[in-house]
Amino acid sequence: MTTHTATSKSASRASEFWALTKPRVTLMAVFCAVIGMFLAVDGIPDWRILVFGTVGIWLLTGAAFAVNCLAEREIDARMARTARRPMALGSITVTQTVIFALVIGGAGMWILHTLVNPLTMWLTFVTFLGYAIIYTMILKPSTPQNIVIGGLSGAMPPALGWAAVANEVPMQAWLLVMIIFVWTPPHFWALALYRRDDYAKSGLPMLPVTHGMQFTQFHVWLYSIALAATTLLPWIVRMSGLIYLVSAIILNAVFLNHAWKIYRHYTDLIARKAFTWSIIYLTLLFIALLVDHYIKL
Ligand code: HEM
Ligand SMILES: CC(C)=CCC/C(C)=C/CC/C(C)=C/COP(=O)(O)OP(=O)(O)O
Repeated sequence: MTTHTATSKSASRASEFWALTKPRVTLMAVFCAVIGMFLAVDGIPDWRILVFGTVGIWLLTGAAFAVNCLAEREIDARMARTARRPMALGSITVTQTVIFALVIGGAGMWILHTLVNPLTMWLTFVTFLGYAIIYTMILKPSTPQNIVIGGLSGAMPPALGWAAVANEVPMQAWLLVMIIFVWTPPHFWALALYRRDDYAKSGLPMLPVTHGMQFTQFHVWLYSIALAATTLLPWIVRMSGLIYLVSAIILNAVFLNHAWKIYRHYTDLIARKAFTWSIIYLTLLFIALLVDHYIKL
């Protein structure tokens, strides 16, 4: 009985630390990094780089989110969506989070430096600082353009994966970064539109709160057009072929349809669906890049 209780206590502790790393967003970032790894070579990348690169980037991304949960614990406690995070609830202490972030972040840096390459470690570390310090602590509380500028760190994973395999970051990798960079504003503002009351309570200067719904809806539409154009670049520079092109056109048609509805026929349900679609869209677009890389039509 006692052993049972002890086991379930440590399992729930572990799940709290797991939650600190915002696991689903981390998974998506790591997924984009892994696609970057595959696109960096013609054949299959060295399995050691695949494994250690993935683990290292995963750990540093998790550490970045843990620092974010620490810095924002009071804000998180004010919003319905985030109020159940362990730091907002106070079920994990500040010291525990600092140690956790140091341990997993340090392990990630060590793995990337010794088992992958120093370039990947430094790029991932700069990305960590960009998200955990520049975005979370400086931009997010001070400007509604926070996510546009801060989105650059979220967009970095494909470049990190590419660097792990090729030990350089060529133009093709930066194209993938640009795609995520332009995708981020409609992704986030769709959510911020239907969660505007939460953001108003949080005190964060998010666009629907500072500039109103109509202005934000219009910007979702504008960025979605820019996104459709940006996603054509891999085909234009001959990095990707027909499979990618056709997939991108279909995915963009659906994205633009969501964005148009947000702009002209707004309801919270439409914004909610657009947000969900933004995640499916990015996943499928990156899968299309991967498939196209190996099957040339
Ligand atoms: C500054 C940039 C970004 C901001 C402000 C942002 C914001 C958010 C927020 C607030 C959520 C939570 C939605 C909810 O709880 O209902 C979310 C979910 C998500 N975001 Fe982003 N995001 C950004 C960039 C990214 C990037 C670059 C990726 C992928 C690489 C990404 C992938 C995801 C995924 C997969 C989810 C769903 C997570 C879940 O279901 O819990 N986001 N995003
Ligand atoms: C080291 C490394 C690769 C870091 C990259 C981190 C990364 C993928 C950042 C993406 C940005 C993101 C998900 C912000 C979430 O917004 P938020 O934190 O404002 O969301 P919240 O309102 O849920 O707290």
